[in-house]
Amino acid sequence: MQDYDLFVIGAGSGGVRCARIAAQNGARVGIAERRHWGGTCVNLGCVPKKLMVYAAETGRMIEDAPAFGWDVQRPSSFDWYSFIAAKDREIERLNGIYISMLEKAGIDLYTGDAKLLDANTLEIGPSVLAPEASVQRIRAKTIVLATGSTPVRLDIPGSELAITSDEVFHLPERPQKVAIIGSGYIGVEFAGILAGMGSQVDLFYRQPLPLRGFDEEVRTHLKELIDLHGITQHPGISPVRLEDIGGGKAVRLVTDDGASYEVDAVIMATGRRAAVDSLGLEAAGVAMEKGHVVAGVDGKTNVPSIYAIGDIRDQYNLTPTAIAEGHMLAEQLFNPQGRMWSFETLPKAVFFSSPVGVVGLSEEEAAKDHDLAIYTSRFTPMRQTLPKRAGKILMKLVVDRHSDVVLGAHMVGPDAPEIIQMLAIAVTAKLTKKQLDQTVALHPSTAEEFVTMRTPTRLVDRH
Ligand SMILES: Cc1cc2nc3c(=O)[nH]c(=O)nc-3n(C[C@H](O)[C@H](O)[C@H](O)COP(=O)(O)OP(=O)(O)OC[C@H]3O[C@@H](n4cnc5c(N)ncnc54)[C@H](O)[C@@H]3O)c2cc1C
Ligand SMILES: NC(=O)c1ccc[n+]([C@@H]2O[C@H](COP(=O)([O-])OP(=O)(O)OC[C@H]3O[C@@H](n4cnc5c(N)ncnc54)[C@H](O)[C@@H]3O)[C@@H](O)[C@H]2O)c1
Repeated sequence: MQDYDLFVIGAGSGGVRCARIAAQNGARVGIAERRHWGGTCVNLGCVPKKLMVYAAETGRMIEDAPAFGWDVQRPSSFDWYSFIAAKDREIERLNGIYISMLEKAGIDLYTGDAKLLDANTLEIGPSVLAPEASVQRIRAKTIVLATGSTPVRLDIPGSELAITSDEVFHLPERPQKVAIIGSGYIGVEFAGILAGMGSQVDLFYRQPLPLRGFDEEVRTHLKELIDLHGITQHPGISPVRLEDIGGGKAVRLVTDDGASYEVDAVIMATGRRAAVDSLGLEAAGVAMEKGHVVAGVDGKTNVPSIYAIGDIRDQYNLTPTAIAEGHMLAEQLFNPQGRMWSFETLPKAVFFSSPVGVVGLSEEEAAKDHDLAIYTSRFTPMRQTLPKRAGKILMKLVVDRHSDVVLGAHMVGPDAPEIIQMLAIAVTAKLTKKQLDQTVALHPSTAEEFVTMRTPTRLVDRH
């Protein structure tokens, strides 16, 4: 006899969805969480980050207000403490919603640190959220590993003086001067947030352009906009050590070009790794590769009773993909007629002050297999005209020249994530440029430019 049909370790984006769909389909389900219900996205990721983006954006709207006739009190100031308190209240509300949603679905909730003892047995012990919890042993026919990921710090002297995104959300005060290392999603987003709130931000990265892996033209355009947002960029520069110069309140960052910078905080935004420490993977015989659990998008590991979804697989590392994997797995196990997602045309956004939204292939990826027609448009959004705010929008379509199918859509500028989410439907449906052109524009909008780009900017032959 097993205690559960399905037991999920980790109540984040993937785990919660998997547990809920399994329970809805009649399975007896348990779930363990050691730190925060709702996981990274709700507590230390997407949600608090987006609230911070809104806070920074509000500051810019106040600056622009006089240009639209508003008499606002100036100079305005930003109260970090009251914002963080408001953000925390909202997160607490969401934690409650997650707990009640799971309970209403008839799922047993365990607060504590779970570890595998073998392929069907696990133990739940005390954790930060439940320090007094007594150890419980549980058996399950199927176990789902959904423990997510955790920030990685660079291996340099003094790296313990740096903070990561986990700590930024709870800093007692906003750093006046901050150095951010890494220009991936987190580095770029926090550069925008903190600069928008009034901090002096220095952004260090190894490559000539930020956002490695994105379309080159998008990266070039973004680099210009990062400058316009008052952030000092240090491309091609790596940190070599950090020194404490103020009893933990000030840090000196020394870089590989011999320069040094004195700041209130250094944020390492240098990637994340799967959260597998003390999970008992060896005891259960679960295979790992380069620090993450080896599993396909169907969640199957090398152990038939154990599945892995979300960041622990280190493939897509986004909330909607973790949710989709959790949902598909639950249906595959308990209702095989279920819903499928297409991961080929994954929309992505970087919530910088001028946000990036992309779906499908970059020009460089597409040119490996296709002859291309590239359509681009750069223009100043109407909202910026009266306040005379600099910074152009970039919109770009990557089209197969022979089939006319739109392979990729890219945008940098206000509302890019919202616009690209909708265009992702067209790219997923493999619509052609002609079909985009048949769509009547909605005027005046920014998005209309995606259906009014008539002439290719350039033709690119496959490499
Ligand atoms: C700063 C930041 C911003 C982000 N912004 C976005 C965004 O805008 N959009 C987006 O799509 N994605 C974003 N992400 C990524 C997104 O948060 C993750 O991809 C997503 O949360 C992964 O879901 P998951 O279910 O795999 O893991 P998680 O959400 O990390 O959940 C795993 C849970 O497992 C728990 N756990 C771990 N080990 C154990 C154990 N042994 N026992 C019990 N519980 C355990 C953890 O406490 C955690 O709650 C962001 C991430 C960060 C860090
Ligand atoms: N908007 C979103 O959807 C969103 C937001 C935040 C995070 N996320 C997810 O979380 C993941 C983690 O975010 P992240 O920004 O930490 O990772 P990332 O992989 O996007 O960026 C890591 C950065 O660290 C740099 N780096 C790595 N090793 C280094 C070294 N030794 N020296 C100097 N620089 C080094 C990389 O060059 C890169 O700039 C992302 O990949 C993404 O999937 C998504």
